Amino acid sequence: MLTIEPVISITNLDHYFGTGQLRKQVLFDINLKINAGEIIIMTGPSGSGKTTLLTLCGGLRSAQSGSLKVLGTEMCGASSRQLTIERRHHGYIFQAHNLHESLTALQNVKMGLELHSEYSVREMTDRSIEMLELVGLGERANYYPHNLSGGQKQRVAIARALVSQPKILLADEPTAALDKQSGRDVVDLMHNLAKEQDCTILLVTHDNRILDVADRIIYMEDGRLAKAPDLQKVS
Ligand SMILES: Nc1ncnc2c1ncn2[C@@H]1O[C@H](COP(=O)(O)OP(=O)(O)OP(=O)(O)O)[C@@H](O)[C@H]1O
Repeated sequence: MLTIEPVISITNLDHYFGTGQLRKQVLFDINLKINAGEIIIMTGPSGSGKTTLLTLCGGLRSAQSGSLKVLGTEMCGASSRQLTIERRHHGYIFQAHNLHESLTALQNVKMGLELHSEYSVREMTDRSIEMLELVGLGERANYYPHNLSGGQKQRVAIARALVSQPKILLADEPTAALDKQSGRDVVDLMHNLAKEQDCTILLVTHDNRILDVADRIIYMEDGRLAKAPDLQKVS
């Protein structure tokens, strides 16, 4: 029988910041499996370790203890070269859109393909325009970020994150800087595009208004996965 490997598989993961007397444990015995195409929302109090877990899954820092397999690759003890290679399979969206102010929307989206040498310059442009059309900004391809609203900038960031059709999309507070409607639009867009591309989403948020897009909600408290009885869908 064919067994499908989880996209992210975490076993007994601990994490520490600092060294010597300042060493502090921030993640405790995390065990979690995330399957292809799942939309996972991670929520919980400030300082509970959500961003730390997200950045470990994304290869933005190296995992130290336990096992963290992402797309079949063990990230625990991985070299920085390996992490760089792994990061090419991921899209990232942060609270601040992190667009380059000196580049147009189209040029910003193209940056999402720069590490993918399989595309010609022409293909990069065509795919980026297509992606901007999908996020409803085809008409604004040549606008600079300062001429776009907060929601539009975040939509450009989504286009940039998904243009390379990553297997995993990691999002840290993507709606925090947006008003209610723009936040909703951005999350719906991420949800629809990721489902079309069969992309797995791991999203950290404090925004209770967007919890309904999740297939599964993970609640963190004091560096551990915990049950949250007041949330509708608890893993
Ligand atoms: N680079 C770092 N060096 C030392 N300690 C850190 C570092 N990053 C985070 N921490 C600590 O690790 C713990 C978890 O932080 P983390 O940012 O993962 O929590 P969080 O749940 O994402 O919080 P928030 O919701 O406020 O973003 C906190 O106690 C934080 O102070």
